[in-house]
Amino acid sequence: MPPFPSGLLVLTAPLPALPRRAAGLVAAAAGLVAGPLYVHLQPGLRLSGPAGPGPAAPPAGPALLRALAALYEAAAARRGLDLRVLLGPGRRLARPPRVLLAAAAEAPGPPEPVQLGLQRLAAAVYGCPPSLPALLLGEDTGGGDPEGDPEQDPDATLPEFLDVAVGGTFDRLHGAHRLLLSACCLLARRRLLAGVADGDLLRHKVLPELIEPYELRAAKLREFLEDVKPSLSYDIVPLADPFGPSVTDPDLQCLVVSEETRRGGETVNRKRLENGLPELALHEIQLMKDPDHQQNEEEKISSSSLRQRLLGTLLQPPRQDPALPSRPYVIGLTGGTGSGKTSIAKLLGHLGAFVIDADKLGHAVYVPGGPAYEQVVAAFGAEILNEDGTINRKVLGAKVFGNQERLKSLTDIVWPEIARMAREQIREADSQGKAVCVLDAAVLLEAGWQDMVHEVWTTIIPEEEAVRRIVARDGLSEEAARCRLQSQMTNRQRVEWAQVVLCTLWEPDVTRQQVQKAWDLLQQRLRPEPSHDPHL
Ligand SMILES: CC(=O)SCCNC(=O)CCNC(=O)[C@H](O)C(C)(C)COP(=O)(O)OP(=O)(O)OC[C@H]1O[C@@H](n2cnc3c(N)ncnc32)[C@H](O)[C@@H]1OP(=O)(O)O
Repeated sequence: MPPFPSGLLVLTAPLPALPRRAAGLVAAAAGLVAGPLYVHLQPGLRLSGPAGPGPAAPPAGPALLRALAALYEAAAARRGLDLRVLLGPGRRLARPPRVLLAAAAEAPGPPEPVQLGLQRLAAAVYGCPPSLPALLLGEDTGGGDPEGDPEQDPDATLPEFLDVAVGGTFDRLHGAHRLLLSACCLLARRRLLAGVADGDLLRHKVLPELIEPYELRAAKLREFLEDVKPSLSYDIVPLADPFGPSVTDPDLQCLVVSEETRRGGETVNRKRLENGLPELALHEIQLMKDPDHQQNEEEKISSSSLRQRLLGTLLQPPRQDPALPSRPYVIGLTGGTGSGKTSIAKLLGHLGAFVIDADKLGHAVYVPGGPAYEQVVAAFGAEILNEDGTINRKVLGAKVFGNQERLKSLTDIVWPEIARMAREQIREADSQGKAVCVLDAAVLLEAGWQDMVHEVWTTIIPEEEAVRRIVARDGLSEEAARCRLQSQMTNRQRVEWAQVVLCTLWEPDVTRQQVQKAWDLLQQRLRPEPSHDPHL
């Protein structure tokens, strides 16, 4: 873990050299700062020089945009380091820096005057306490042209507008968002209107259940923007349709788009004309490539890929319940019907887990002579019986799925019995020396069995895909399949409880990789902490 929670890096070299140096600088800073890492750009400033007004902030031109793109891309390659390049003027930052950094290559000579200069600047511009530690970074400078792109016009500047608009989902604010928002800050002189997709607009996104709640996305967006350019006023509004106030706000002058959203921008302009409003200037920003993109992920940096990478990882700390025996470690695997839970349970079994199938235990409790047989027949009548006296599960299923009251009478009878059998099986896993036991139970959360397990893992799948699978697999009608789904919790409700989320929407190999990742991370969690006793 890097030693400092937050830091301020001051860079003073000419901007055209920054793209070549960004990766080395960000890598060196990321070793010291967990994030946020603020960057103050002031080309031409001599940190070791006398105090007093230094050179002005860099002009809002192509050289600055290229430098920003390189810095944010470098941060994306550092697993999403929270980088915030400050576009001034300064003020107290949301997460005050705990360390000050400068590039050793930009400050030759003895370090002390540079360190003093750093402390002076941080105190004067950002109100930092004067005694913050100040360090000089060594950097791997890489190859390339130190003067940058010769085609670049050093005097070009971006246009300026009073009020600018931008829209997006802004989930897990990544490098491409930061670049887009920085461009907005450079273009706007008075106000930025940021529309944040919400509600129905999220329904067709990849893994919508893992999208951060609107309030969190809006709060992170505001914090980033107010840090980066505190002089602007920010309107952050939820978008219930793709256009929001961009088609009705008379003060707007410019809409910032990417290649992907340019056509949406053109539609905004058509709607504005229909509404008797002037068209907006469309300012297009290049999409940023994702240095880490993998099979089944988009090439550009995208929130969807970031969400896919969360699959299999620990999303919230496991429950600590002293009443639960520590061995075996029990994973409650749940997931809606048709979500691929069974295939994941099998993969976990191959990896060494002891798997308990609660559906099978459920069937065992009402075989004739089983602990729930008499009660179930008494509750649902002889019409659920086959000729040989066994319970016809299809008939019983048709009675209970889609009817909450009847389903509850059934589960009130069978869940306590299934739970008892599951506990027996967990003890059996322990006696076999199994370290991990997977309790595969479709309605684990509905049954309140969280207290039987150390972690909840859930499989999720979009409803339409679940319906397709159930119809193909079980020969049910689409309506009956939907009835089953409606008897269960939603994906989002399951995700709220889950330590780990898995999704079987893609190729089987992708599922296998997710499960392997989840298993490997679990093994790390289960490994005993190294002892700090120096004698051991
Ligand atoms: C806490 C638990 O998860 S215990 C395991 C789940 N079992 C129960 O809740 C017991 C009540 N259910 C039953 O007895 C049976 O499911 C019946 C009789 C209603 C239907 O039996 P069958 O037609 O053989 O269907 P089966 O048991 O395979 O279940 C069909 C699907 O409905 C799901 N399901 C089972 N019980 C329930 C329930 N109480 N609520 C919602 N969905 C359920 C199953 O998980 C299965 O989904 P899958 O696609 O993940 O395999």
